[in-house]
Order: sequence, then structure tokens, then C-alpha cells
Amino acid sequence: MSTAVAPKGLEGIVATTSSICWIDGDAGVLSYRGIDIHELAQRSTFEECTYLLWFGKLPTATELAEFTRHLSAARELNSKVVDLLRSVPADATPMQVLRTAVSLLSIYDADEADCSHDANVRKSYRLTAQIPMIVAIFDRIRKGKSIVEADKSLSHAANFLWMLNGEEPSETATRAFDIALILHADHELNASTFAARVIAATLADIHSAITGAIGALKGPLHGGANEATMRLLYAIDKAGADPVEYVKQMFADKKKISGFGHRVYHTEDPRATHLRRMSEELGKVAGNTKWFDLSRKIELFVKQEKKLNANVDFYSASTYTTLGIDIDLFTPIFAVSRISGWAAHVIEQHDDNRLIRPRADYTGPSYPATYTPIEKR
Ligand SMILES: CC(=O)SCCNC(=O)CCNC(=O)[C@H](O)C(C)(C)COP(=O)(O)OP(=O)(O)OC[C@H]1O[C@@H](n2cnc3c(N)ncnc32)[C@H](O)[C@@H]1OP(=O)(O)O
Ligand SMILES: O=C([O-])CC(=O)C(=O)O
Repeated sequence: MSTAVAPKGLEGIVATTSSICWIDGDAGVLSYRGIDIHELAQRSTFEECTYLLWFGKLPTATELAEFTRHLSAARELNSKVVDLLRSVPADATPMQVLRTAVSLLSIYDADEADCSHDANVRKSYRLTAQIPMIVAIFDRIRKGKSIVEADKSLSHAANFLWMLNGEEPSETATRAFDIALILHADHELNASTFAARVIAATLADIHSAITGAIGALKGPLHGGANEATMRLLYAIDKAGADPVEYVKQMFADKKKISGFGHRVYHTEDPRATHLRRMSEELGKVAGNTKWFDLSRKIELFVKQEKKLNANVDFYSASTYTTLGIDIDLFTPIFAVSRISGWAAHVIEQHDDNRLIRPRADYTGPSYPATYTPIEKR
């Protein structure tokens, strides 16, 4: 066995084969099953991308209609899960609640322990339909509003906005949200997907894998960075500060700027290109480009000073704020989309499984260390 130690954080290590997502971090290319993300963002829908991720090809019109019907039919939540959403403290964060509710879902899922391909696909439909429901229902409960029933005639994006706001979303908001879902759907072996695959590789069920993935997504170095970005924008705005001076001070204090940098991209994150445009366009439609303008000033300065590019989380912050979405829903909304990629990876892992179990380079006391009896320590 090789004794070479992998680079810290496993940077650059190829840990598995996968046919789902291909990234060229130097050229700024992201593709789902080989299809460029720019083309998908312009021409596809979240439903079609999810089909592509799960089944490895674009659907025919009949296949897409069938898939969409299955996905919307799965918009059902066990009443025990709704009871949980009612019983948690109103100040619980939506990410805490989502992680807990997805874990609870497994108890009421008829296929829970079945890790066969077909059972995984059935559970993937359910999880993909249920995660947005959990996010929307909890948000309404904590605000003292009545729950809005799912509308099975609406698209995935429109139904989420409908259940969240209780009013039919505009076409502009629905399409913007759908594009955001497309952009966030998968990203190869990012931390949450890798966590999901490690869990799945023990032959644990998909709910366990997705519960773990949600836990990994929550961190500010990963999906939590979209919330952290918006908190930064609010802090600058509230202080009435010059964004460049504010960020300069953060650099001086050795603080990281959320929404910048990436382990794989060494150039523009192709998803940021779309989110930047959406942030600006939605701001213009809403008659308020304040958050876009502030973001752009920060982006130009960070790029100039540190050669760091905005990642997917940077402009999703101002985009979601302009869509009227609360800050602590940003990371749950990442999960509303990423469930499609997580599911694809769990299915792929279970279809050709081997336990994932690397080694550690031991740096503790040398062996054999003395066991001193407790009374002599
Ligand atoms: C969906 C996603 O998960 S996208 C990523 C979301 N996360 C963020 O936006 C959080 C901010 N960004 C970061 O923390 C990092 O860029 C990560 C976590 C995304 C990538 O991390 P790594 O590949 O491990 O890079 P690492 O953190 O080692 O950074 C390398 C160097 O760039 C600096 N750097 C990287 N990102 C930033 C940043 N956002 N702000 C300031 N400096 C940064 C580091 O301080 C480090 O500098 P040093 O070599 O002088 O110590
Ligand atoms: O790939 C990564 O490390 C993080 C990321 O951009 C994502 O998960 O979308």
C-alpha cells in the first residue's frame, strides 16, 4: 500500500469514477452528463435536468411529461412530519429543521431499507418533491401563516414559490427560480455530495445519505456561504460603509469573503455568470439594483486585490433577496435543488458499490505508548 499522504482537504484527489457531472476548473466548464450548463440554463428546466442527472440522457417529450407527473404526484407529506414542523421552536433555523425532517421522512417511507436501483429512484422522486414542501411549510408555520397546499399542476419551481408565498408567482420569478435550481442541481464531488456517497457506500439508505448531505451543505465554506454573503451585504449597507473599504479591512483582519474562491474553478464559476445577470435583471425589474450594485463593487475589488472569482453563492444572495426570499432560506433552497444531484450520486454509488474507507497518516504518540494506571497519572 502507498504511504503517500493525500494533500490536505484531498485537493485534486480523484476519489471515484462518475458519469454524472464533468467540470473543467481551468476553462470554467460545468456540464451535466456532458451537456454544458450554459445551454441547460438557457433552454432546460429543473425537471428536465433532474431526469438527465438520474437517467443519463435527455428525456423525450413523453418521458418528460411522465417524469413531471411522477414528481408532482410525490408532493405528499406524512402528517407526522408536518407535526414536527409545528412542534420545533419558531427560532429553529430552516436548515436545522430540514435536516431533522428529512431524517424523520425515512421512518414513514415504505421503501426505507431497500437500496435497490428501483427503490432508490422511487425515493428520489419523493425526496425531491418533499424537500421544497418542508422548507415552504416550515417558513409559513414560523411566521404564523396557514399552510398552502401543494398545487400538483405547477412546475417544481412555481409550486415552491406558491407554497412559500401563497400567491401564484409571476412568470419572471418562476423562470428565474427555475434557472437557479438548474444551476445548483449538481457539482461533482463537492463536500455534501461526497458525504452522501460515503454514507451510501456503507449500504445505508438514501434518507441517511441525504440527511448527512444536508448537514455538510449547512457549513459556511459550502452551501452556507450564500447566507453569509447576504449577511455581509446587509452589514455593509447598515453601516453605510464604502464596500471597498469594508472588504479591505476584512482582508487586513485575515477574514474570508463569503461567495469568493473555489476548490476547483480557477476562473469564473460558470454559474456565477448567470446569477450575476439574473441579480442585475431582477433588480431592474424590481426597480432596486442596490444589492446588485453593492455586490458588483465587491466583486471587482476582490478580483483586483486577490484574483479571487465570485462563486455560485455570491450572486445567488442578491438574486434571492430581490425575489423576496428570506436570508435563512437561501441554503435550504440550495438543498431544494441539490437533492437532484445528491440522489443521482446515491443511485450511482449503490448501483456499483464499494465501501469508502481511506486511511489516515498517524501523527499521535508513537506505539506502543505506556498505559499509566489512573492513580499514577
Ligand atoms: C457551493 C460552494 O460550496 S461554493 C464555495 C462556497 N464557500 C465560500 O464562498 C466560502 C469562502 N471561500 C472559501 O473559504 C474557499 O475559497 C473555499 C472553501 C471555497 C475553497 O477552499 P480551498 O480550496 O481549501 O482554498 P483555501 O481556503 O485553502 O484558500 C486558498 C488561499 O486563498 C485564500 N482565500 C480563498 N478564498 C478566500 C475568500 N473567500 N476570501 C479571502 N481569501 C480567500 C485563502 O485565505 C488562502 O490564502 P493563503 O494561501 O494566503 O492562506
Ligand atoms: O464543488 C464544490 O466544491 C462546491 C460547489 O461549487 C457546489 O457544491 O456547487
